[in-house]
Order: sequence, then C-alpha cells, then structure tokens
Amino acid sequence: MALIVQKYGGTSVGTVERIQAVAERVARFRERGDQVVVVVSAMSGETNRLIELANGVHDNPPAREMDVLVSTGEQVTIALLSMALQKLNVGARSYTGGQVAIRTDNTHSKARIEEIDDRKMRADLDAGRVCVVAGFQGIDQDGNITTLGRGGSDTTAVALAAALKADECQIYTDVDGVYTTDPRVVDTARRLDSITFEEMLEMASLGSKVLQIRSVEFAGKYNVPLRVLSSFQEGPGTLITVDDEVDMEKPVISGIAFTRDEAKITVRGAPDTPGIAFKILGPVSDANIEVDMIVQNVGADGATDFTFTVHRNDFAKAKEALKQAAEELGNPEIIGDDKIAKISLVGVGMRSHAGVASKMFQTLAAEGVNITMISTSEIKVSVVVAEKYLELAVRALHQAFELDQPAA
Ligand SMILES: Nc1ncnc2c1ncn2[C@@H]1O[C@H](COP(=O)(O)OP(=O)(O)O)[C@@H](O)[C@H]1O
Ligand SMILES: N[C@@H](CC(=O)OP(=O)(O)O)C(=O)O
Repeated sequence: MALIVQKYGGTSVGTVERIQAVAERVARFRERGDQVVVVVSAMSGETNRLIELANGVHDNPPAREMDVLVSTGEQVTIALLSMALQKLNVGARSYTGGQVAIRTDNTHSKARIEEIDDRKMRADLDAGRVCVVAGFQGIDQDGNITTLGRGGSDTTAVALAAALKADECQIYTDVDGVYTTDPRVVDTARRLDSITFEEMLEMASLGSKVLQIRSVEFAGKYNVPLRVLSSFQEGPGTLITVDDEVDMEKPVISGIAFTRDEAKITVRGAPDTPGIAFKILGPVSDANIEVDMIVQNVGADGATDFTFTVHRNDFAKAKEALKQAAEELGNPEIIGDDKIAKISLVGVGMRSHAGVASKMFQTLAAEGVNITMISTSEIKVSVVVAEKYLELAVRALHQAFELDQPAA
C-alpha cells in the first residue's frame, strides 16, 4: 500500500468523459489498496475564459477579486471528479484550497504556500476515502482566496505530497513524460526515462511548461519523488531524480527548452560612463519589471549600446519607463523587438564536456539563423533569435545533438 498524490491537468479533465476516465484510473489505484489524494486543475481553457471575463469588466482587475474569480475553475472539477468517483462506489470528498487548509501569503496571483493542515486529508485517507483537492489555490491568514500563479496546480500537488510524506507525486498530463524538447514542435522528440531536478528546473525556467517551476523547486527542496505521466495511456513516464554523481554515459545535453515569452530592448548610443547600467535598468526595476538577459557592447567614441530582455507582457511598460528616464541618459535611441525567441540547451553533462556552445553556434550558422544575444551558465546555453526561425533552429539543434537517438 502506498500513499500517492496524483495531479490531473486541464486537458486531462477537459470534458465530462475525461473526468470519468480520471475517476476510473483513481479507482484502480484504490482497488490495489493505495491511498490517493487527487489534485485537479480547471477544465482546459477555463482559466483563460475567466481572465477574459475580468478583462471585459475592468482594464486592470483588482488582484483580490481576480483570485476569487479564477479559483472557481478548480471548484467545478473537484466536485465533478468527486461525483464521478462516488458513482463508481469509491468514497471521495472534494475540498477547495481554503477548506484543506492550504495557507499562503497574501500575494494575490502568485501566492506562496506557507503551511498545509493535513488533518482533514489524513482523516479521509484513514477512512478509506479519496481526497479531491482544488489545485492552484489557497487562503491567506485573513481568509482571502489566493492563487499560486499559472500552472500552479503542479505546486499544490507537490506541496501536498511533501506535507503528507507521500510515496510519490504523479503529474498526469497530455504527454507521457518529459521529452527532449516540446513534442508539439519537434516530432522526433524522445521521452526521457529520468531527468535530474536541476535540469528539470532549468527546462521549466527556460520555457518548458510541462511542470511549473515552483513545483520542481519544492520537490527538490522536500525530496518529493516526482513523476510525469500521461493520463491517456499507460507507461512509466519520466522520473525526476536527485542529481547524484554525473553519469559519464549520460548525453551531454538532456533537453532543449524555448520560449516566445520575451521581448528585447536596445538603448543605442548611451554614454559609456560608470553607472550607465544602473541608470538604464534602475527605472525598469522601479517599474517592477524583471530583466532576463543583458548585453552591453564595447564602447566606442564615448558611447555604448545596451540590450536586455523582459517578459513580452512587460515590453510596453519597460519602453515607457526608459523613455521617462531618457533625458538623464542623454536621449539615446530606444528600439525594441518583441518578435524574438529564446532557445536553451540544458544538461548537467556540460560541466564535464567542452564545446557545447560552439557546436550550437555552428549548427545555427549552417541554417542561416542569426544569434542576437547569448547567455550561459554551468548547465545551460541560451541564445536569442528571430521568432520566425524558432522551429527551424530547435529542430536543427535537436538533430545536431542527437537527441532523437535513444540514450546509450
Ligand atoms: N520538454 C517537454 N516535454 C514534454 N512536454 C513539453 C515539453 N515542453 C513543453 N511541453 C508541453 O507541455 C504540455 C503539457 O503541459 P500543460 O499543457 O501545462 O499540461 P496540463 O494542462 O496537464 O498541466 C505538453 O502538451 C507539451 O506540449
Ligand atoms: N488552472 C490553472 C492552474 C493549472 O495548473 O492549470 P494546468 O494544470 O492545466 O496547467 C491555470 O490554468 O494556470
């Protein structure tokens, strides 16, 4: 008998039939004698629909009310799944985040979980019932509903697994595991049997939306055994593993992540004087905008070019912040490009192998893809290219690094 936390994402509960299929899967685990806590997301498309409703009423919806609204999607699916389980004669009870209670801080729309009360869940499990818990939501200490950020149900599941010391946290989705890259873009992408927490964290941070970043951080911190599986087919999925010693047989690159979520801003001809980076990025940071990549060119004739990227949603706001600071910067030219994509190679093997970046640049050059920005860290290399070359570039890199070949 094992204690398992299972999370089913939006596509897996997208229709009544799919909810029934989830109930049947959960029932099979119960028949085997396992104790099961299920976390569900809203039906696919529902959270976006709710956000659009809010945008129709208010151009900057108040964060507290937004959380009251978007948390309703999950309330629908917990009730439906609980009913579907009871129809199969499996004892089940649904709980919103607040009912559990999943206590968070009060940062609406990106709240952090602070404490989980496991008493109700324990009582249900001991009585042989399945607990069906709404993902993505919690409650602050004043009783306000909070949400955990897009994709937050993954984090709910991992946090419950940590609180309950579950034997495994299983994330069921519409793919049968973590792939070498997004299988929707590269059809030769291969499922990985395992990937380290460190690599998964990079993949998630660099754009692979199969797991929410926070959930991977949480699983690593609390040592929660985490597995990604398909809710539509049987299979072993992908196990996220602790990074023990580096396996010399392991390929240098484990995966390719990419994102279209960023935009690039260049300040041309800014004075090349001490403090210029602060003068440019200070106003951007004051506007509460996060900066990702930064490049400052070598100065010439006392002037320099400075380029950085921000989330695409912050593009207009960042340009505006700079325009307001323009006078202090000597009125440089400010240009922007939001048709960019960032592509990243990820792999712990990079620590012990040289030449990954140069092979990446060579591959892109052979395809005629121009690189406009580069950044590296110990286990990743990222480049920015024009968005129109994204698919071409990812496919070429996938092939060049032989990611379509089964691991040795
Ligand atoms: N490296 C990757 N491996 C697997 N899936 C990936 C990867 N990168 C991106 N994805 C995408 O993530 C999707 C699953 O995440 P998501 O749509 O958020 O699922 P859910 O609704 O179940 O939470 C897949 O359909 C796939 O297109
Ligand atoms: N419904 C929320 C939470 C979530 O995790 O969804 P999904 O598991 O479908 O990515 C969202 O759309 O962000």
